[in-house]
Amino acid sequence: MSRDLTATREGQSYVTDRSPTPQARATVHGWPRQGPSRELKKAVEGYWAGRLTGDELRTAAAGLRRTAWQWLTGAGVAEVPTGDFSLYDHVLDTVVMTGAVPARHREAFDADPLDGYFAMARGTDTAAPLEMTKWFDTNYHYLVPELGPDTVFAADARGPVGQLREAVSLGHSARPVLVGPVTFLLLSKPVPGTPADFRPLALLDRLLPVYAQVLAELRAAGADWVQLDEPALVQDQSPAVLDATARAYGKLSGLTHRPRLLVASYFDRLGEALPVLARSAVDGLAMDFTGPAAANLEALAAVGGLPGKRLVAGVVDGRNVWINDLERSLATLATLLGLTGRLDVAPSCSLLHVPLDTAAERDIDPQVARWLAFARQKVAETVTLAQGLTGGDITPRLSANRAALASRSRSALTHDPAVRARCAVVAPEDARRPEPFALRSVAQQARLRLPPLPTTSIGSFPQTRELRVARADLRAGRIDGPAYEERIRAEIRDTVAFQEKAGLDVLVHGEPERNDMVQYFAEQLTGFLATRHGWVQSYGTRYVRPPILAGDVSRPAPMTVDWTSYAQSLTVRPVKGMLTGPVTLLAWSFVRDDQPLAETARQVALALRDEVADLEAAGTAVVQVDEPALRETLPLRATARPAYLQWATEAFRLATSGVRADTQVHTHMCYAEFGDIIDAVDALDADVISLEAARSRMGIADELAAAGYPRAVGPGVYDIHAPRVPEERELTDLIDRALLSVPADRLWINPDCGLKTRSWAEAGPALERLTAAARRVRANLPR
Ligand SMILES: CN1c2c(nc(N)[nH]c2=O)NC[C@@H]1CNc1ccc(C(=O)N[C@@H](CCC(=O)N[C@@H](CCC(=O)N[C@@H](CCC(=O)O)C(=O)O)C(=O)O)C(=O)O)cc1
Ligand SMILES: N[C@@H](CCS)C(=O)O
Ligand SMILES: [Zn+2]
Repeated sequence: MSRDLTATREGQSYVTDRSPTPQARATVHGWPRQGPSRELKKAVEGYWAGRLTGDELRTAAAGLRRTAWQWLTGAGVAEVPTGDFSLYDHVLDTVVMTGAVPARHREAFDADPLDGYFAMARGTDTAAPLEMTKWFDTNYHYLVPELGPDTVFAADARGPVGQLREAVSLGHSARPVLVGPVTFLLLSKPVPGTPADFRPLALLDRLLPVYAQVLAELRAAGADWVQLDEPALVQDQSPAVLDATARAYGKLSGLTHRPRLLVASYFDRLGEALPVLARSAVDGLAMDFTGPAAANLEALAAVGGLPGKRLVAGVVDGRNVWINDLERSLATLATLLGLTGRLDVAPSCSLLHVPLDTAAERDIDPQVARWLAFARQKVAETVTLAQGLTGGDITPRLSANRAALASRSRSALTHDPAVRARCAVVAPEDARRPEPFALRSVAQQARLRLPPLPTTSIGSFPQTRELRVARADLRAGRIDGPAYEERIRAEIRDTVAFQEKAGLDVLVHGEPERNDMVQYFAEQLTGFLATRHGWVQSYGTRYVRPPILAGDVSRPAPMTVDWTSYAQSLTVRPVKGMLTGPVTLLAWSFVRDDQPLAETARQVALALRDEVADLEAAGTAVVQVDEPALRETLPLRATARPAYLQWATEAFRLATSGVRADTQVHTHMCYAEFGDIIDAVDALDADVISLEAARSRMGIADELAAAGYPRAVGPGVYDIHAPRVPEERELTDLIDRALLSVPADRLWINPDCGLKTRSWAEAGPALERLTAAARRVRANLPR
C-alpha cells in the first residue's frame, strides 16, 4: 500500500526503484456495437423488413463481435468485454436475462424470442412497447423495465454465456459485463396499476438469486471476472438504496460458485456509495476519474483506498472526443497505485458513446484531427497509459501528446475575439421578454386567430429514403445544389398541402432538409466540426453523428429562413419556424472541455438569437426552439444542478427573448421525465411547450398543472415511436384526460415528437385522426 511513486515528465518511470514494477493492464467497459459502416443497423433493419432471417441476423451480429474483439486484443487490450453487445439495448437484454418480460409480451416472446425481443422494443398492433428514456445524462436511450409486486424473475443466462463462449473460443481473455441488480431495479418503473408505494427496489431479494445463477453459469463457462455496472450509484441515493447495495454485494460476494466481481460506476463520483462498496467483499471496483468524477480520487484516499482489491481506473474520458492529457492521467494513476491492490487502466465508461475511428474522417483538418480521439484512439491511449505505468518507454507518445494539446490551446479556432466581445456585454435584460405572458398571449391571439385546442406538429415529417438518397447524391456530386434544393422545395409543398388538407392550425415546413436536428445547425455554425462517419447509437437502430463543438461559435448566415419563408409563401395559415435550442445543440454534440459549458452555451444562444430575429423579420409569427435535452443534461448530482439550470434557462431565453410580444415562442421536450425540472421549464418563459406524454398517459400535464404552470401546454397525444396508428377514440380520450388538468384555452393538440422516423403511411392517418379528434373535443367544449 505504501509504494513510492513518481510521475516524471519524461514518461520513463512512474514507480521508484524501491517498489516492484506494477503490472497494469488495459481494458474497456464496452465497445461501439454498430461496426465500421453501421452493419448492425443494416442487419437488424434488414431482419425487420424480411430481407434477413433470424439466423442471418445472429451470424452478422457474431461477426461484428468477433471483429471487435480481435481488434481490441490486437490493440493491446488484455481483457475484452462481452455482453456489452446488444441487438437493440443492453437494458432490454437484462430484462430477458432476468425473465422480467412484461405479461403483454410473454406469449410472443415464448413463441419466438427474437421477435418477442423486438416486440418489447417496438411494440406490436396489440402490445405497447416498453417506454424508452435517457441512459443517465447521455444521448443513448434504454428501454425501461416494468416490474410489479407479482413479477416472477427467472434466470436466462443464454445471452451473456453465449457471448462469453464465443470470445473464449476465439482465444480472448474476456470479462462479461452485466447491468448490476441495483441499477436494474432503480432504472425500472412499476407496472401500471401497482400500488402507489411500490418501489422496484423492493424486489431485490427476489432478483439476487437470478444474478447468482447467471454468475455461476458465467463462471462455469470460463469467466474469471464479471463486471456488474452500477452507474445508478453515482446519483444521490437514499440510505435505503445504500443499504440495498450493501446487501446485494454482500450476498453476491458470499456465493461459493462465482467469478470475481468487479463493480463498475461511471459518469460521476461514487460519493456515499464508495464506502459501501469499498467495505464490501467484492473483488474490485471500476471507477471514473474524469470530469465531475475526478472527485473520486480524493474520496478513495479518504476511505483508505481499496486494499486487496482490483481498481480499474477510468482516466480516459469515454464519452467525449478530445485526446487525453496523458501526463495528467499518469499522475492520477501514480496516486492510485498507492491506494489499491491491483491497478488497471480503462476509459471512464463504455465507448458506446463515441464514434469508432478518427481515421475515417478525411474532411477534418489534420491540425484539428490530432486533438481528437474516438473509440480506437481511446484504446490506444489506454494501452499507452498501462504501458507507461508498467515501466514501458512511452516517451515519443508523450511528446506527441504534449504538442497536440499545446496546438489546441493556441488555435485561432478556439479563440474568436468578436465572439468573446459580444458575449462579454450580455446583460440580464437581454435574456428577458419585456412583456408578461398574459399580455403576450392576447397579442399573439390577435395576430394568429387560432381556434381553441389548436393543432400542430412538432416539426419533422417523414425523412423518406428518397430524401436521404438525395442528400447522399448531393454529397457524392451526382446532383447539384439547385437540383437538391428543388427536391426539398417539392417535399415542403407536399408537406404543407397535406397539413392544410388534414386541417392542422399551425403548420411546419417539415424539416426535410435536415439530416439531423443538431447536425444541420452545426454544419452551418462556425466553431462546430461535422463528421462523415462518426455514428453513435441513439437508440435501437437509430444513430446520430454528433458534431464536435471545437471552437468559438458564430453564425455566418441565416440557416432556416429560406425554407420557412418558402413554406409560408404556400399557405395563409401560420408556419412555425423550427430551431434547435442552445442546450440541445450542446448536449448532442461533443463539447469543448477547455471552457465552462455556460460560456459555450451563451455563444450558441447568441447565434440562435440572430436566427430568431431573422425569422421574425421575414414574417414568421411562431418560432419553436426545441430543447429536448434540457432534462438529460441535468447534472447527476443535485449539488451541481442549480448552476446548470441557471445557465441553461438563461441560454434559452437569450436565444428567444429578442422577439415582439405578438411573436409566439414555442419549445418542445421529449425523451425524459420532466417532473423534477418544472421550475426550469417555467423559467424558459416559452409561450407554448409541447411535451412527450402519450406513453405516460398525460402524466406530465398533471405535474405541470399541480405545479401551477401558467402558460400553454401541448402534451403529446400520439406516440410517434411506435409504428402503430392510434384510433381517433384513443386520441379523444387522451385529450379529455389532458383537459382534466390543463384548461382548454391553454391546451394544444400535437404528437409527442417529430415524425421523422415514421413513414407517410403511418404519420398521415395519425395526423388526420389527431385533427379529427381535436375537432370532436372542441365541438363538445362548454361555450
Ligand atoms: C430527437 N432525437 C435526436 C437525438 N439526438 C440527435 N442528435 N438528433 C435527434 O433527432 N436524441 C434524442 C432523439 C433520438 N432520436 C433519433 C431519431 C431518429 C434518428 C435517426 O433517424 N437517425 C438516422 C440517421 C439520420 C441522419 O443523420 N441521416 C443523414 C444520413 C443518412 C444516411 O445514412 N445516408 C446514407 C445514404 C441514404 C440511404 O441509403 O438511406 C449514407 O450516407 O450512406 C441524412 O439524412 O442525410 C438513422 O438512420 O439512424 C436518430 C435519433
Ligand atoms: N423539431 C424536431 C424535434 C425533435 S425532438 C422534430 O420534429 O423532429
Ligand atoms: Zn422530440
